[in-house]
Amino acid sequence: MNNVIIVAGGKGLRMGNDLPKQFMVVGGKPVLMRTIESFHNFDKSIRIIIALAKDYREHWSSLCKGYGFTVPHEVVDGGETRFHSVKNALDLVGDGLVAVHDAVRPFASNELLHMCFASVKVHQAVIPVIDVTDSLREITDENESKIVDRSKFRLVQTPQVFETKLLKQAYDVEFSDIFTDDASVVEAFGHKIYLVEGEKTNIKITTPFDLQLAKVILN
Ligand SMILES: Nc1ccn([C@@H]2O[C@H](COP(=O)(O)OP(=O)(O)OP(=O)(O)O)[C@@H](O)[C@H]2O)c(=O)n1
Ligand SMILES: C[C@](O)(CO)[C@H](O)COP(=O)(O)O
Repeated sequence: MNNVIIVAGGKGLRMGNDLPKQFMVVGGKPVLMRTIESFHNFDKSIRIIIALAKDYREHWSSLCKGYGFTVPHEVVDGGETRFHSVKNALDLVGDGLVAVHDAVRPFASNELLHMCFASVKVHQAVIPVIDVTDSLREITDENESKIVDRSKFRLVQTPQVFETKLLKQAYDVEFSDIFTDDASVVEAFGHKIYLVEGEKTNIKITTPFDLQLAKVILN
């Protein structure tokens, strides 16, 4: 069975808006609804689990009523960090495959989801990445930096897709600051991460500029 954990428990501090960005409306619909729909359109039987901060459960229910949103999903409490939100949701995930996806990445295409879920059957742990197209420098000291070989780096996206058993084992660990995504947790557990080609349009809506970009992507 396919499962997806959509992490929507953040506060959106970098967006600087009172309402967290996952509830903001882009092209006539809240971002989180777009994200849920992308997985439902990919697989009508996928189990969708949303990690939401307790304070926003009621807000989400009223949004669903207001927009007549009926895609089936379950809600768990968000945690202190993204790692903790995933950990809470994992309790509900059944056997098979599980994707973890940022609520604020509403534009992952059907093709990308197909590729990630197909590759994971072979590689157990799959993430989408894109090339770095600017020059890249490493900050070495205050006012000091040096050029690095950009061909050795990739920008990491979600969905990050795993065999459920592997992800659950990997997440049975204390939180560490190096855990910025699910691949970092699985890698620390000792499993290799397989990379597939991501999409430039699969942006993470993080700042007000990204909201403008989202509107351009929709047009
Ligand atoms: N405690 C947290 C923190 C983040 N997230 C989710 O993880 C995803 C990626 O995080 P990010 O873009 O950093 O979102 P925020 O934490 O909300 O943003 P900021 O860091 O600007 O506050 C988002 O969908 C966010 O809702 C989560 O589920 N639980
Ligand atoms: C998971 C992620 O989107 C992969 O690029 C990213 O690590 C999330 O980082 P954030 O600081 O929590 O937005």
